[in-house]
Amino acid sequence: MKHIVLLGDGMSDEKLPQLGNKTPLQAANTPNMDFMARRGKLGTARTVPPGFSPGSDVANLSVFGYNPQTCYSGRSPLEAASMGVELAPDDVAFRVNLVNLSPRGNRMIMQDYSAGHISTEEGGELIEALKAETAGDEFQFHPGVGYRHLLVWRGGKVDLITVPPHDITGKDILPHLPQGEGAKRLIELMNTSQMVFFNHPQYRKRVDAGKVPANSIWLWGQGKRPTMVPFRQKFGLTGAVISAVDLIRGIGVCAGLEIIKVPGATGYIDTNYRGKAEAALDALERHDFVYLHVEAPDEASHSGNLEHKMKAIEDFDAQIVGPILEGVKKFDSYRVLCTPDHPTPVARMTHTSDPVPFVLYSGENQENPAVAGYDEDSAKATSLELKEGFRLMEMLLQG
Ligand SMILES: O=C(O)[C@@H](CO)OP(=O)(O)O
Repeated sequence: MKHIVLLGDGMSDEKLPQLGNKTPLQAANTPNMDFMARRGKLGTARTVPPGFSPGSDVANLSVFGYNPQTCYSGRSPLEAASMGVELAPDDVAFRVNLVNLSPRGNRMIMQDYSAGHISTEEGGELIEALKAETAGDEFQFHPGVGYRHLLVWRGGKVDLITVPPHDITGKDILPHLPQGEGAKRLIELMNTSQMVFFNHPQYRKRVDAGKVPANSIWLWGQGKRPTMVPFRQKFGLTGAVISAVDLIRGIGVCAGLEIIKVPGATGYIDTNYRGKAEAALDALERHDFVYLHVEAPDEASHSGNLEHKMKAIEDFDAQIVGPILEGVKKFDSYRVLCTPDHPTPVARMTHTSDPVPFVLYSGENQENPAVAGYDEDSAKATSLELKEGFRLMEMLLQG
């Protein structure tokens, strides 16, 4: 039996007047996910337990079959695991976003949480410049993917209140700066980054090219190293993870799964969808479980770009779901689970904790014509509701 999760990050949404009061999933052309919905098991799952903020870290841990209430220790330690950065027991990892802040009157606004979706190469340049300016044992910066990077605070403070920058787009940053013991040190680092970045040649180059420059770092997602039972010990299967982003790869590393890096996988709307699907089918030749994650719908939603979100959903359906449904037919038996991790309503430009629509398809032929397709309403209309989202994995593995 082969099992595969097809995860469209942030894919579910809310009804929009500009879509005739339909959700993007309802309005998008998704023949493959609709095919699954009319034949397979359709339902909803609460991937974000009560009391947790709806981050992709918590939500994807649930879909991987891990209860966040027992294993979650912060987002950035998971990303550090993907980057091969060892954390000592008292080290604290922070996510470092390269962002664009803009002055408005006497306030400073979070203009762009991704600094114009800065490239990995350009992002790395700035992190290297910041490392040179802050060299020392206490704070260590590590380059990551795109705007997503890492700070390790050796022996640092973890009980701080920090805010994801994609939650405050267009807002005054002052009320959302880090708070708590150690916050002053973090704000000093952010101020240092502003000086380093403004004087870096890349700043002028990006401005002259009409691109959004990175003019600050933003620190959040802190935590200490996690302890996770290996997937094989927990579920008895080996497996592989395919994703462009360190968060998902890091969950895979902590779960003892093979990490497959696909050339051209960008974590954005221009990713190499086909390459990821082909890599997943290849991985299923040597593993019984594959987790294929696509970031694009979430990024489009955070940017408030409905056109990009619709395209990301349709590309996910045509270039991931379709080829996978075709490719798994070569195996004697299979189960395909298609789901978001959390909703990212494009009108809100950030995540919600609402349950997500999932569909589990195992090659059934019987069609249920009453099901309109794969969407939030159709999923809610079934009696299948998983209040503990981490139970989805049991359903995938046991049918
Ligand atoms: O990587 C990130 O910073 C966030 C926002 O884009 O992604 P996700 O919402 O999937 O955690």
